[in-house]
Amino acid sequence: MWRRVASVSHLTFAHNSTVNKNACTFKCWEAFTTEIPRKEKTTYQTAKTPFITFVLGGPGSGKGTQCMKIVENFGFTHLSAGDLLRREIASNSADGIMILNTIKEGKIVPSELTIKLIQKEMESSDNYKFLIDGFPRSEDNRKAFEQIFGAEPDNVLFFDCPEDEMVKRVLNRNQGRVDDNIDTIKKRLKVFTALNLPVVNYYLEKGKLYKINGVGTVDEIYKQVHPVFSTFNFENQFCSEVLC
Ligand SMILES: Nc1ncnc2c1ncn2[C@@H]1O[C@H](COP(=O)(O)OP(=O)(O)OP(=O)(O)O)[C@@H](O)[C@H]1O
Ligand SMILES: O=c1ccn([C@@H]2O[C@H](COP(=O)(O)O)[C@@H](O)[C@H]2O)c(=O)[nH]1
Ligand SMILES: [Mg+2]
Repeated sequence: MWRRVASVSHLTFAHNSTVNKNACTFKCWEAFTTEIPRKEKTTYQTAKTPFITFVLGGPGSGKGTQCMKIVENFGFTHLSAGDLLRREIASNSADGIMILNTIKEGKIVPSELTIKLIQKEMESSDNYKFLIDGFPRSEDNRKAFEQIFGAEPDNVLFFDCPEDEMVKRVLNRNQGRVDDNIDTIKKRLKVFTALNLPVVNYYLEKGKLYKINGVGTVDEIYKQVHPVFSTFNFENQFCSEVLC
């Protein structure tokens, strides 16, 4: 049982943020066909503010696996920062080689680049609930996200898993990832401890962190995850702004 029941924050992007107007593409259309004085029929567009969950944890801690279950149960859109970067490599984009070398070294891609990819996905989505998996990786990532989006995540999941278990899982993953080898894993673990754990602690201090024991079967772990979302009333995620 969780001791703290999280409340739904009315997260709104900063007004001077480049994403602000587009953020309101997270919308649902409601047609009110009942009679309204002086207007035969009025259509209101009400916007839903994005609900953002950061999903953190070391390499192989099970972030992607648990995200799939959250998607199935709560209708989130899953944005894995690592997948978005790998897609950039595969598309032979101008940044592809730099991203590939960074991933091979287990280092962190410049914040602006990763955020641009995340932002593009969010803006082109009809959904308003997002799991951002494997980001922010560092305090620099976190601060850049908050500055660009003008917003903080609604909540943060942290999958806490011992290193030996993470190494075992990554080495058994067999998805052909260039960073799933023992040399890169050691580097990723060092980067995780040095740069990602401070982000975890930041959200712990802010009271936004849900620490999940990442050891056990997928279903046992998901039993801890489910209540985090079932306490939220997503239907309350409306903007007060009426757009038209
Ligand atoms: N609870 C579990 N028990 C055993 N194996 C698991 C468990 N959860 C996930 N796995 C397996 O471990 C591997 C890593 O899981 P997953 O890809 O979800 O981790 P991740 O945190 O997203 O890792 P990365 O940060 O490297 O992307 C996968 O092969 C997955 O099937
Ligand atoms: O925000 C991010 C996310 C990922 N990276 C790089 O990608 C790899 C793989 O990420 P996974 O989350 O394990 O799929 C990671 O080791 C980093 O090199 C990043 O730079 N920034
Ligand atoms: Mg993953």
